[in-house]
Amino acid sequence: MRILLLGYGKMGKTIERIAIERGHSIAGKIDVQNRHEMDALAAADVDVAIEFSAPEAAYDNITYCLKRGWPIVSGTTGWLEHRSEIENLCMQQQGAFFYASNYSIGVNLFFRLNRQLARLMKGQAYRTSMTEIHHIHKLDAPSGTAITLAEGIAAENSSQKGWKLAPEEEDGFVQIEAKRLGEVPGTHIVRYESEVDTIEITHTAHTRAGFALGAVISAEWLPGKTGVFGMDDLLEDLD
Ligand SMILES: NC(=O)C1=CN([C@@H]2O[C@H](COP(=O)(O)OP(=O)(O)OC[C@H]3O[C@@H](n4cnc5c(N)ncnc54)[C@H](O)[C@@H]3O)[C@@H](O)[C@H]2O)C=CC1
Ligand SMILES: O=C(O)C1=N[C@H](C(=O)O)C[C@H](O)C1
Repeated sequence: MRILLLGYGKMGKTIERIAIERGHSIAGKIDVQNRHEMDALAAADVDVAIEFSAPEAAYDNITYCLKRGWPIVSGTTGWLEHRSEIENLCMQQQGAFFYASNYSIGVNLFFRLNRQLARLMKGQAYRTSMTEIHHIHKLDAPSGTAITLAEGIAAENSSQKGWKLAPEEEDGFVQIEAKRLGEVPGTHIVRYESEVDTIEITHTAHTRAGFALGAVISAEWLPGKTGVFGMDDLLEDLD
C-alpha cells in the first residue's frame, strides 16, 4: 500500500519504519512546513493516510483526507471535542475514518481488563483513581488513553459519571493524575483504594513500536470500507 504520513514526528517516523518493514511504500511525509505537497498528490497516489500530528492540527488534517477520498487512520489525541463533526463528514463523504486513542494491542487488551475490573468493583467501597505518565513533550493532559479508561469505568458502573484532572476531585468522578517525566513512552495505572487495601492494574509501554504497529495494521485493514471504525472493529475481525 501507498501510505501518506500526516505528521512526521516521533510517531510518524516510527510508523514509516514499520510500514516499510511490512512491505508498504510511503506516498508522502507531511509536516507543518510542506503541507502544500499534499495538494500535488493525485487521489490515486494514496491508498490510506496515517495521521499523528498535534491536537490543534488533527481536525483539519482528517477533514482534508476525507474530502480527498483517502481512508484515514488517526491517532492524535486532545481534539475529540470535534469528533462528531468528523464522523458526520465521514458519513456525508461516504469515507473511511479509523480512530483510536491508543493503537497498541496490549493497551486494547488492558482496556478490556479495565472494564472487567470495573464490573467486579461495582458497589464496592473503593475510591477509583488513575495515574498516567508520559514524556515531557506531550501537549495534552490527561492522555487520550486515560480518558478511554475512565469512559470504560463509567460504562460499567453508573455511580462513576466521568473524570476530573487532578488536583480537581469530586465524588463519582475518577481522578486522573497526569505526570510528565523525561522520555516515558506511556504508562497507565488504574487504582482502587480502600482503608484496608489497594488494587492496581498497570500498562507500561516500553517503546512507541506497539502504537505504530497497531496503526499500520489498522491502515492495512481500512481501505475498501466505508464508515467510522475503531480498535474493537479491527480486533473482532482478527479474533
Ligand atoms: N493513538 C495512539 O496510539 C498514540 C497517539 N499519540 C498521539 O499522536 C500525536 C503525535 O505524537 P508524536 O508523534 O509523539 O508527536 P511529535 O510532536 O513528535 O510529532 C507530531 C508532528 O506533527 C507535526 N504537525 C503539527 N501540526 C501539523 C500539521 N498541521 N500538519 C502536519 N503535521 C503537523 C509536528 O510538527 C510534529 O512533527 C499526539 O497527539 C500523541 O498524543 C502518540 C502515540 C500513540
Ligand atoms: O503522546 C503520547 O506519546 C501518547 N499519547 C497517547 C495518549 O494520549 O493516550 C497514547 C500513548 O499513551 C502515547
